[in-house]
This record gives sequence, structure tokens and C-alpha cells, in this order.
Amino acid sequence: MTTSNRILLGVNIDHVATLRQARGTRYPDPVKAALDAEEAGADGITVHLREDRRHIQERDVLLLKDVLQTRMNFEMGVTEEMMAFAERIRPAHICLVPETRQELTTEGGLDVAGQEARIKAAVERLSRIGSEVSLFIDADERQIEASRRVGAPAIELHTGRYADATTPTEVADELQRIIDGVNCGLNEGLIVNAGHGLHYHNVEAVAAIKGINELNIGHALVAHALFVGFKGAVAEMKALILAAAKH
Ligand SMILES: CC(=O)[C@@H](O)[C@H](O)COP(=O)(O)O
Ligand SMILES: NCC(=O)COP(=O)(O)O
Repeated sequence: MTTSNRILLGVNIDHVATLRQARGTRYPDPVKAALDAEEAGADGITVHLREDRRHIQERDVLLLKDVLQTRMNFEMGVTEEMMAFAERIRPAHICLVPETRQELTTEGGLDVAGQEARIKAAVERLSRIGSEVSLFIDADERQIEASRRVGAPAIELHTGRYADATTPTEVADELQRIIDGVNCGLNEGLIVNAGHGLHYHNVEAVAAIKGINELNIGHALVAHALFVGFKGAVAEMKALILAAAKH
């Protein structure tokens, strides 16, 4: 996840595993989805090993570690169990995310400002295994500055509020918050990624923001893949974000 003029697409395959876990079957296999995504132009593969194992399992992460041609972005909560697992698999990228057991999905960003010492220790520990650590945070100046202070080289701005906005004013306000967050992150010297809730109808405005390094997208890709196949879904999204980033 290095900064460049070309926006990158990280494909999150969690919800391929959601479908598998719904019936306890061996299919669909998120590993196959990852390989198809790479063939269709994904720049990286994102997986979130949740504490409750509702979708991705350890088995998926271990297999992916062996077969990915691109790179893994491993999303994890800041727990001792996850820290030890990350040390075992040494992913290229790690994104620290907040987790609560009952949430439907990741509802907000990590409160870095409210727990700087704890997050700094986690960033230091995970950097020692050679992973580039990013922090999944809200587009909030306080959190962005704290992310720089704790030594994370990268942040991922949570785009969920933008994705959930319903009125044109709300959408414009939330988009502006992301734009301001990107600029603030770049001024702090951070690599700035973004993601959550992005889909084919809302992604272009975010992809057009100058300086964003990578978008991580999952749920919408898996949903669209039902109709066009996983490779088609990824290729369509990649074309959309590259075109938007050129303007
Ligand atoms: C951290 C993040 O935004 C995504 O990885 C998201 O967590 C996907 O998984 P869930 O839908 O289970 O939250
Ligand atoms: N970090 C965000 C991500 O990986 C994908 O989130 P979503 O597109 O599944 O909402």
C-alpha cells in the first residue's frame, strides 16, 4: 500500500465466507474468490478475522498466506489472540479495527485518540514482524493526528457514514468530511486508504479524491458477483475507480 497516482483496489472477501458459514458447507470458498479477484485486477486481498469467526476462519487466512500473488491486508481487533495470530502469519498489511460482538458490521472507527498507549504498543509490536500497520478510523482530525503520533504509517478512513447518507446534503457533507480527512492524513505524512459500504453507485466520488491510495471494498462486490461472477464484479469495480481517479 504505497502512495502513487494510481488508486488501488483491495478486495474484501469476508462475505464469500459469510455465505459459506450460513450453511456450514465447504463452499463458496473465499480462497477461490481471492484468486479470481487477483486475476480480475485486485491489487490486494482484505480479510477480517473476527473474534466471533462469523465469516473468515483461520484456515482461510493460512491458505491465503500461501497462495496470494498480491498481498494480504489482515483486519483484526486489538486483542492478544489476534496479535499472536498475526505474528504467526506475518501479513504484508495489517489494519487494526474496532470490534463489538453484537454489531452487524464495523460501525465506527477505532478510537486511537482515546487509547494512544495501547494502540502505540500494538503498532510497535506488529511493525516488528514487518507488516505495514494501518488504523481504521473515522475521518476526524483528532483521530488522524493521534494515528500519526502512535506511529502508524497508514490509515483507512471509514466511509460507512457517507455510504449510509440518504439526502443530497448529507451525502455532500459526509463526502466533504472524507475529503478533509484525506487531506489531513496526507499533511500528517500518512498513507490514506478508505473503505466500508462502498458500492457501484457511490464509489466514484471517493475514488476521485486526490491522494487516496487504496479503496477496500467487499460486500457490494460479493453481492454483484451473484449476477456477473466474481471476476466480472471485480473488473467492473476496478474500471470504475480507475476512470474516476483519472478525472
Ligand atoms: C473493517 C471493515 O470495514 C470491513 O472489513 C468489514 O468489517 C467487513 O466485515 P463485517 O461486515 O463483518 O464488518
Ligand atoms: N475495510 C473496509 C472493507 O474491507 C470492506 O468493507 P465492505 O465493502 O464490505 O463494507
